[in-house]
Amino acid sequence: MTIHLPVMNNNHNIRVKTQNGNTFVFFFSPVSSLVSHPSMASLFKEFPSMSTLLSFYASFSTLSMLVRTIINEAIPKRVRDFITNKLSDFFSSYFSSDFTFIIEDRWQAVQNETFRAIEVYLPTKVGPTTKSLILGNNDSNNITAPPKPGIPVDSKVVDEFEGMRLEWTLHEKDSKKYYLRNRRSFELKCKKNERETVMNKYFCHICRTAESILKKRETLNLYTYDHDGSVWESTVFKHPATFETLAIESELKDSIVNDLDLFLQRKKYFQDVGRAWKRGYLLYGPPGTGKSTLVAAIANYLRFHIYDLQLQGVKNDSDLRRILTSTTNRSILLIEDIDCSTKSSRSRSTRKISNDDDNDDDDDGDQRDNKLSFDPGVTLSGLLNFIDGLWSSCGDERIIIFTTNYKEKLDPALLRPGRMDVHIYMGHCTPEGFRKLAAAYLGIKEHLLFKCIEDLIESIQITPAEVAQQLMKCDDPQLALQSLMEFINNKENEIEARKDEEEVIKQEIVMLAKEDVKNQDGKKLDYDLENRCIYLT
Ligand SMILES: Nc1ncnc2c1ncn2[C@@H]1O[C@H](COP(=O)(O)OP(=O)(O)OP(=O)(O)O)[C@@H](O)[C@H]1O
Repeated sequence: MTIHLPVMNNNHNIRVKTQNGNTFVFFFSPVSSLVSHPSMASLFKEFPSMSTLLSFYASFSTLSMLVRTIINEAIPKRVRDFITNKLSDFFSSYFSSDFTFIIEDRWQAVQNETFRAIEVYLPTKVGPTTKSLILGNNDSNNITAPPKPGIPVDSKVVDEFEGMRLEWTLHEKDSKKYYLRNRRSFELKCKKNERETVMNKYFCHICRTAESILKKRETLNLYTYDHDGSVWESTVFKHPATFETLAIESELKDSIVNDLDLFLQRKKYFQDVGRAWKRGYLLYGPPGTGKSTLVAAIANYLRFHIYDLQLQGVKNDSDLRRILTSTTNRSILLIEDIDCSTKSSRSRSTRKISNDDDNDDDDDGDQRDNKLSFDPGVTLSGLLNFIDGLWSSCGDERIIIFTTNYKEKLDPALLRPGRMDVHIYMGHCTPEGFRKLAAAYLGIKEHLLFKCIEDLIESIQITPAEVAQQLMKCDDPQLALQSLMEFINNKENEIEARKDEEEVIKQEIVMLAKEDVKNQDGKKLDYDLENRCIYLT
C-alpha cells in the first residue's frame, strides 16, 4: 500500500512495520507529482483556479470591512455590545453544555459563608490537574512547620463528586480603590444536567466537610483589624492558658465552663426562642487579675479564633458594622478596656464629671447616645446594635467579650440585663488561686511555705499577675516562694505607709478648706483624695 503526501522535496520516505509483519511505505512527493496522479488530476480540474480564489477572497474581505464600518458608524457602541452579548448568550446557552456557579466573598452585605467553606475545602482537593498552589505558614512560633496550601488566583482545581467532574477557579477583581479590598469569587463549572445535584448535594457536602475541618483545626488565629488596609490580619494564636492553669476559684471556673458547654449545645434552643446564637461576657476587675488570660483560656477551650478589635480606630458605626460583619462564625470578638474604647460606652455620670457641657438629663442611654453620633468614632447605640439589636443576628456561634478595669464607668445601657449575658468579676489572688499558680509555674502541689503565704494573701490585695511575676523569678521553689513572701511583706508595708500619707494629706486639705467653709452655712464638706479635691455638697 502506498500513500502520497505532499512535501517540498521528494527524497524522503518512511517505512512502518506492523505487528503482523506488513510493511507500509510512506512516500513524500511534491505537489506536482500529486496533481499528475490521474484521479487527483480530474479532481483538481473541477476546483476554481488560484487567481479566482484570491479575487473572491479580496472582494469578500472588502465587503465585510465595508459592512463593519457601516455598522460601527450607524449603531452606537452600547447597542452593539448589547446585541453581541445577547447573541453570544443565545448561542452559548444553546450549544454549550456547561453551567457556571459564581460564589462571591460577600453576600448581601456580609461575609459569604459558602465562600469561606469553599476556601477551607478546596485546598484538600488539590490533585494532579492543579498546576499551581500558594503555600504559607503564619506560625511565627514554629517556622519549621509544613506550609499550608491555598488556591492561587486564576488557577484551576478539579474535584470529583458522585461521578461529576467539577472545575473550580478563584478569581480576583481589582477594587480600583486603594482603601477597599479586591473582591474575590469562586467559579464552579459543571455540566448543565448536573446543576441540581451540585446545588442540593455537592454544596452541602462542601459545607459539612469545611465545618469538620474547622472543628478539628489545630491552630487558632488571633486577628487584629488593619484600619489602613481595611482588613483583618491574622497571626497564629498560641497561648498556653487553660482553665486548669487559670488562677480562679474552682466554682467560678466550673460555672464558666458549664456556661460555654451549654452555649455550644444550644443551637436549636437559640433558634426556637428566636435569639441570635451569641453569648456576651463582661470581664471586669483590677489590672493583672487575668481577664486577658481568661479570654485565651476560653479560645483554647472552644477552639475559636479571636478577633481583637480596638474601637478607637473605628471611624463610625457603619465602619463598625462592616468590620464586624467580616468576622467569621465560631469566633470570639474581643473588645478590651471597653471603658476607654468609646466615649459613649462610658457612664454619663463619669462623663458629666469630666465634661461639664453634657447637660442631657434623659435617662435612656440609647437616646442620649444619639447626641454623640456626630462625634467621630463609634456610638453606644452602634455598639449595642451589634450586641442585641438587628445586627446581632448576623453570624452564628459567636462569643462577644468586653473587658474593663472600671465596670462602674460603663454606661448602664451596656450593663442592662440581656445585653452582656454573663458578668464575671476577676478579683485579687486567693489561696486557691495561689496554689494553681504554684502548680503551673513551679510544678509543686505542696510546700512548707504554702500555709504562711496563704495567710499573707488573705490579708492583702495582691493580683495573680504579681504572684506569677515572683514565682517566675527562680526555678527553685524554695527561693521563688521566699521571694513571693518578701514581695507581699514589702507591699503590706507600702500600703501602711500610703495610708498614713493619705491621712496626713486629708488633714491638710481639711485645714486649708476650713476657712472657705466657714462662709458656706449648711454645706457639707466632701473630699476626693485621689484627685485631691474638695466638694461642698
Ligand atoms: N487569674 C490568673 N491566672 C493565671 N495567670 C494570671 C492570672 N491573672 C494574671 N495572670 C498572669 O498575669 C499576666 C497578666 O494577666 P492579664 O493580662 O490576663 O491580666 P488582665 O486582667 O487582663 O490585665 P489588664 O486589665 O491590665 O489587661 C498574665 O500573663 C498571666 O500570666
